[in-house]
Amino acid sequence: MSAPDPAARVAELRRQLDDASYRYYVLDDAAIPDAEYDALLRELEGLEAAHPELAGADSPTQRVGAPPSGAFASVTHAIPMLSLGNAFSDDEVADFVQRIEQRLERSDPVFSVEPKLDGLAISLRYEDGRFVQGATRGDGATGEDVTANLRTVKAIPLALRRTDWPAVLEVRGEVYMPLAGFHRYNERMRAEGGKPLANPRNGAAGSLRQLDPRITARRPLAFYAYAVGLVEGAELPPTHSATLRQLRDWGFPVSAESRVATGLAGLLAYYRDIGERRDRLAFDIDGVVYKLDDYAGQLELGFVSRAPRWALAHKFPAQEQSTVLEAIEVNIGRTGAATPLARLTPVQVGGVEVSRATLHNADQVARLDVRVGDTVIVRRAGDVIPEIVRVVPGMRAPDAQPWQMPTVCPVCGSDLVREEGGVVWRCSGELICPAQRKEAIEHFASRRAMDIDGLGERYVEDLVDFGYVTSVADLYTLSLDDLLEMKCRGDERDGTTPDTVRAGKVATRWAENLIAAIQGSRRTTLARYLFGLGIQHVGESTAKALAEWFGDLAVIRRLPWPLFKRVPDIGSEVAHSIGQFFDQAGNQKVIDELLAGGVEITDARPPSAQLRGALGLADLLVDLEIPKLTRLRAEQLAGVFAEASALLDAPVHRFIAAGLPNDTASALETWLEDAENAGLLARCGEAIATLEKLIPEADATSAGPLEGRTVVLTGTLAAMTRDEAKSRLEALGAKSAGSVSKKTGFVVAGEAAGSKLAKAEELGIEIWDEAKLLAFLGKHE
Ligand SMILES: NC(=O)c1ccc[n+]([C@@H]2O[C@H](COP(=O)([O-])OP(=O)(O)OC[C@H]3O[C@@H](n4cnc5c(N)ncnc54)[C@H](O)[C@@H]3O)[C@@H](O)[C@H]2O)c1
Ligand SMILES: [Zn+2]
Repeated sequence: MSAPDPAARVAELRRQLDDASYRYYVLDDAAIPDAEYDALLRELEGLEAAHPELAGADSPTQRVGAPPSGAFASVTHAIPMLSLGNAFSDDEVADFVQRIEQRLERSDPVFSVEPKLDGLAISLRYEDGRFVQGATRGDGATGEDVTANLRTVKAIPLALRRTDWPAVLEVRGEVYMPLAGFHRYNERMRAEGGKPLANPRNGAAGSLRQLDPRITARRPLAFYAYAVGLVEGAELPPTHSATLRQLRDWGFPVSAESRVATGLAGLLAYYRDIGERRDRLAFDIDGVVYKLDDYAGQLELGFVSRAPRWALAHKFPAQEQSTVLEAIEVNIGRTGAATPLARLTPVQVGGVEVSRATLHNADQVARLDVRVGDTVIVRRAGDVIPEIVRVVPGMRAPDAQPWQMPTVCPVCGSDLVREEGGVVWRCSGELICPAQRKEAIEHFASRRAMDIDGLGERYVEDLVDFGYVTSVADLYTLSLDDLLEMKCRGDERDGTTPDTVRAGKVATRWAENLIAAIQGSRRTTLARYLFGLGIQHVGESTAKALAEWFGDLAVIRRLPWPLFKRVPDIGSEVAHSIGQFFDQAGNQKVIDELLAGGVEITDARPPSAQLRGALGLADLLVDLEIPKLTRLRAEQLAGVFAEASALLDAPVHRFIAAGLPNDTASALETWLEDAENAGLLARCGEAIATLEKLIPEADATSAGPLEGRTVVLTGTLAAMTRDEAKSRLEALGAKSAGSVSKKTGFVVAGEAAGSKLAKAEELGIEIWDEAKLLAFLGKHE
């Protein structure tokens, strides 16, 4: 094996670094983490030092940033914008201080010390106190003119305060994105399915280099000043720290964390102090900057190729690192939300070992296209959970598969269901899922549900953690002894063991009260009970509506989801989630246990008579969301087929005979061929038959004032939905139809009624406006 060839390695490093710089500075889309870039750069510096013949002016070690992209006009900096030498260890800082002491022949020099915010360096030019031009650093000599974008950053003054400003003033500083704004922006993007920002530095650089200033204006950018460039027509103070105060007086934000520090000890103390507070700062910092404070000393020290000798960036451990994604797991939260979680080969990030990171949601996994085995960049900043920000390109195994959300909850095995129209997946085992247990019990006991006074969050925690309760049903088997024992264990764990007679009495009173509250909750109303079950999307008013329409838990728990849509205010999403809840055997088992435990619903009654008119086949077919089957077609079918089950084995030509166009008929046939659909339709048919038997017969003596009349509703009503009006009219004996014909008894025309109203007028059919409808309904209440 031949020894590694330094010239080849140097060439390879330069290629890699140039490529990375281009992506980082020009595309604002870094491929590798900064820490890796820094390591490569150090390796190159080492090789160039050992082999001076390999060094060259075009090496990345000699250059600042990258040339402008050409998308903006270029700006030549009157005074170049340089980079900073950097240090990763205390020893390197000691060398820096020592070099300065030797060159200046003085000990314990004074430094201005500042946080190093991670954003984008810019230069702002003011003429006669007005902001005239702003530019990026670019390659240090030439930057990009981003004046229009900078004008949208509120922290940048457009005119200077006071009047003692120089005729020309260049201010240098960093545009950055504060963490709060960054997180808010990303949360919104994730909820809307948009593209989140990889990190705040990327957010700042990408936002500022937008071609449309309106986009920049919408991004939460901030600015702080840390230096001056060209100054004409005035003297600056003799030190950097005094200049910062001057800048603040002129109206520029200057970091409140800036200090003055003396000698090596002062620098390191400052570094430690901010380092400890790094996670709590409102912005990302990647280190601190030490600058010799007096300008005379700065001038004497001068520059090396790309950085001043009088300044140093002392870096903190990097907040982004690359590692391998070993697996994607799914975490179920307290409310049942499923979050994909990355298991990683452990890696140090920001000084902490990280082996897990969030992937937020299934959409995010798809957007990043992260796959098991990929090399990924993980980011940990502040007290936020570490997250995967991107996949490192070009390192994927050829057989890596795209990831998919599992179909069942990894904790309880219930179905995982996607919220309609949302990015969230949930476990539908609300009552049995151990992950959701505490939330379920707290909700069940809450005041507007079963109202168990005294069962607060803390006791729910203890009951579950110590194993006294695994589901809401277990509450009804708790004994006084159980509660006393639990309280003892809780006190012991908290280190408070007041073993006195008085404490014993207090505990006994507490336990007795809680038992009494649990007993008292046994008799409840159906609405409270349904609300207490904690079905996703079922709030108090939906629970009330369900109770009012269906009357009895025994009925509700057996209904297939489409029938829940018969309740006027329940839409598809809610109907689905109620159906999914009752489809889980585990949830049903807990309901059985509650009944066995003596929970009694005091207001059970037959289904509402309003339901009678709402159980037609046409409505059901519409609710089933069968492709191509419009309401009109559904009504045609319902006119021929008496009930749902008759559709099940009907050959397609019978659908055509019923008046369906060929494509609709075959879409229906295809839908019915799916066993799950056929099963659902059959269940719906049976449920309708059962409901019809349960609904009390209308009083035989009064056959309903609208008996024998057909009504067509059209347009929009103000006081109620059309569905609601329809079911109320049907409760009074009317039959409803979807289109106007000679057989129509009367038409209810709301706001913006169209062709149906015209047809009714043409046929001379009786027309009711909303006022007449309301008057009629009022009279027959
Ligand atoms: N990931 C990648 O692919 C990639 C590629 C290129 C560069 N980088 C990263 O970019 C950085 C190198 O860029 P650099 O040459 O600008 O060096 P630098 O960012 O380490 O230091 C110089 C910059 O610090 C900033 N700064 C912040 N606070 C300051 C203060 N108080 N006083 C003075 N300056 C302050 C200024 O923008 C200045 O231009 C490294 O962190 C490197 O990892 C990453
Ligand atoms: Zn679950």
